[in-house]
Amino acid sequence: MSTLPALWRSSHPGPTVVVTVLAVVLGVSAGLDAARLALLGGAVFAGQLSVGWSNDAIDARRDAAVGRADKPIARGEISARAVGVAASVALVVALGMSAVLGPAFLGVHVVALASAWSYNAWLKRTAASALPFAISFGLFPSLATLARADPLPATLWASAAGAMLGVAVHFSNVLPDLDDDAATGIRGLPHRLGPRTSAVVAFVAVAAGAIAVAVGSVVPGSAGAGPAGIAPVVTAGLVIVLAIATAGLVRAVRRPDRTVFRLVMLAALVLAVQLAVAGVSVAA
Ligand SMILES: CC(C)=CCC/C(C)=C/CC/C(C)=C/COP(=O)(O)OP(=O)(O)O
Repeated sequence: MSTLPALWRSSHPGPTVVVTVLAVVLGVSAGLDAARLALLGGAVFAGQLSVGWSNDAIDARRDAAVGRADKPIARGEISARAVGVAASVALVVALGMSAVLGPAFLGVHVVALASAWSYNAWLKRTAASALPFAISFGLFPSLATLARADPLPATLWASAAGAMLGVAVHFSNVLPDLDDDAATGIRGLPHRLGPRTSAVVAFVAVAAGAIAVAVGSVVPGSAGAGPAGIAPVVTAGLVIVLAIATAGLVRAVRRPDRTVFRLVMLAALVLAVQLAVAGVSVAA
């Protein structure tokens, strides 16, 4: 049966898995117990599935028009209707699991998901295309801290880093699709700026996110400051992220493609691991 593999490939599986792992890592950092960690991971995973599936269902006609080989709907492996139904079911599951974690978590996850769905349905075609990424990923660290029994928003530093990462993900993700998007009338902010400028924006954003986390978790007296001993760990993470960003910039100037997107995702993972290993609470 090929429906399930097609459905999985239609969900944007790479970003879905990476964002879920990031949520769980931040949840560990925020001190969640096993039950809350499982609920956080499940809610974020279902939410990401709903965002990925709704994106492909909404884009189905455009993807078919340009013969997107990476899109199961455009390849005729699954119908847009089936993927749309899966998106709705996943959204209901995400909201149900979020409700168990409490009203604050539910409210913030609703805003993050509404922002992501608004990108799929409308904003991706406009100059404000980066805004939903900044909003959803800016709220993302707070999902981990609001899942606690004593819910708290994330620190300003963690939220700023999340927003920067979101912007970086957007600017790198569209790079390989610029020609296809131009053919179907999609003109988001990266399309207006062009591939090289977009790649530069992506890596400047990811580096700024790394610096925000490092400063926020090390500077004495800042809301996210941890014990002095964490400084070397945080600094090492920052150096790794900056090295990945530099490699990405070199690659982007030569050929801004999907490898650039993967390097940004790698940098995002290093940041999250850096937080968890350092034991820095991202709660305000
Ligand atoms: C925390 C949280 C809810 C975060 C999600 C934020 C967000 C805006 C996600 C959108 C992800 C997505 C499906 C991008 C594909 O865009 P595309 O259509 O430009 O690319 P494609 O043509 O390759 O599918």
